[in-house]
Parts: sequence; C-alpha cells; structure tokens
Amino acid sequence: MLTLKNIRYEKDKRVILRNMTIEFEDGKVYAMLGNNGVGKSTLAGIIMGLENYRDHGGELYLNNTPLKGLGVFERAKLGITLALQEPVRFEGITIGEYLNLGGKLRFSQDEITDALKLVGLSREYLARYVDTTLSGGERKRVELASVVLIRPKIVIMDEPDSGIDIMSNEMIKSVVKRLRDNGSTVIMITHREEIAMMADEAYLMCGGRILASGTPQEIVAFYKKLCDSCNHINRPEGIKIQGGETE
Ligand SMILES: Nc1ncnc2c1ncn2[C@@H]1O[C@H](COP(=O)(O)OP(=O)(O)OP(=O)(O)O)[C@@H](O)[C@H]1O
Repeated sequence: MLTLKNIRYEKDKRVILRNMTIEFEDGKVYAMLGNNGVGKSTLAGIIMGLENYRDHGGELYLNNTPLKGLGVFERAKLGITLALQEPVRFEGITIGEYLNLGGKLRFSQDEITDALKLVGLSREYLARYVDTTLSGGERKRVELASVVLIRPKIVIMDEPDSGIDIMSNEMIKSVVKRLRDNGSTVIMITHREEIAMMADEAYLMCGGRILASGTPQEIVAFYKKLCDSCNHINRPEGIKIQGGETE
C-alpha cells in the first residue's frame, strides 16, 4: 500500500498541494482527474521523489517504509516508477538497449518483443535509436513497453495517452490490463474519460486538494458537470471540500 499523509507542497510561497491524504491499495488501478494546473504532476513528482519536489510537508510510505528523504533511484529500487507525460530522449542508445536499461536488466528477446508488440511496435524497432528520429507517439510507446517489462510495484502514468492517437485506446487498455495482471498498482493522471474508465477507483483533484473520490463513472460525471464549466480553477467555490477548507 502506498500511503500519502497530509502532503503539502508550496513553491514560491504559493500552495500547490494542500494536505492530501490518500491510500493507494496494492494491485488497483487509479485515475487522477482534474483540470490543468490543479497539482496532478506535482503529486506524481512527490511520489517519485523528483529533485524539485523533495521539500514537502506530510509523510508518504510504501507499506511501512517511509519514502521521505529517499531519492528517485532509491524509490525506483523499491519498485516505484514514473512514466512521464513527455518521455525522455536518449541520444546514441537503441530501443533494444533502452529496454534492457543498457544491459542492467536481462530480459529475453521474447519478453522484449512481446512488450513491443503490446504497444504496437514491431521488432524492427529494436535497432532504432531513442532520439528525435522517433515520433512523439513512438517514444511514448517505448516508455510504456519499458514499464510493462519492469513490472513495477507502483507505476504513475502521467497522461498515458499523451501524443498517442485516439485510435490506440485499446493499446493503452492492454498495457493497463497487463500491469494489473502483473500486480502493479497503477496511478494514471488523465483528462480523458476513456482512460479514466479503465480504473477501479478515481479521484478528482482541484486546487491542490482531493475534491471527491469514487468509481470512475461517478467521478467522470462529477468532473464533466462541475469542472467543464468551472471558472474558479484552483479556487473551487460552492463545493464541499473533502477535509475542509483549512490549509
Ligand atoms: N517549479 C514550479 N514553480 C512555480 N510553480 C509551479 C512549479 N511547479 C508547478 N507549479 C505550479 O503548480 C501548479 C500545479 O502544477 P502541475 O503541473 O502539478 O499541474 P497539473 O495538474 O499536472 O496540470 P496539467 O494538467 O496542465 O499537466 C500549476 O499552477 C503550476 O504552474
């Protein structure tokens, strides 16, 4: 279980996350919904322990292990992975090398080609370079293949569909299904209804808070009704806030 207790994050005296408390249970798929700028990627950065996000209030634990103070590599060793909205480019490294983490991991050819197939890439891609010659969508697919191979305990997917054509929702579904079957806890950050619907549970974020939680159906309906027309981004008005108004 990944537990977040009263997570608070400020940047330049601006409060970005306010006392967020969540328990992510093992093996479940979660969707985090919310408009631009409500703090979703910040939350991802805090869970992963990215350098700019280490100075925060509150505590987080993976089972009983406190994560506060641990860096990205230490958290990665504990099984936490972040699939970025914009995947990284590596000059001079092939997809085959990237997926084997430069030889540190030893997946079989079959495992690698199976992961590539799952994300819709043929084995010819193994020799391609992870650089600007790959399209944005291809890079994203490579990143998804890498997450599938790693079998993380916790994977945060920041906009898993970003840069990927909407015709490929089925591919993303297959990736999420594979992660779920392998026992990963999946936290998907998304604006897209079809993606949110793949989750077991959903949270709606607004103004650095959890506004509501429930089934994806409930939360998507709530989001469409209240957030589409909301002009109080980060300042929800007339809405009862989970945990109260106090900062
Ligand atoms: N380093 C920073 N310095 C100043 N402001 C920041 C910093 N990082 C994030 N913010 C602000 O914090 C707020 C939350 O940002 P965050 O990227 O977490 O939002 P988000 O919900 O992921 O948005 P989106 O859906 O647009 O990706 C935004 O208003 C952003 O401008």
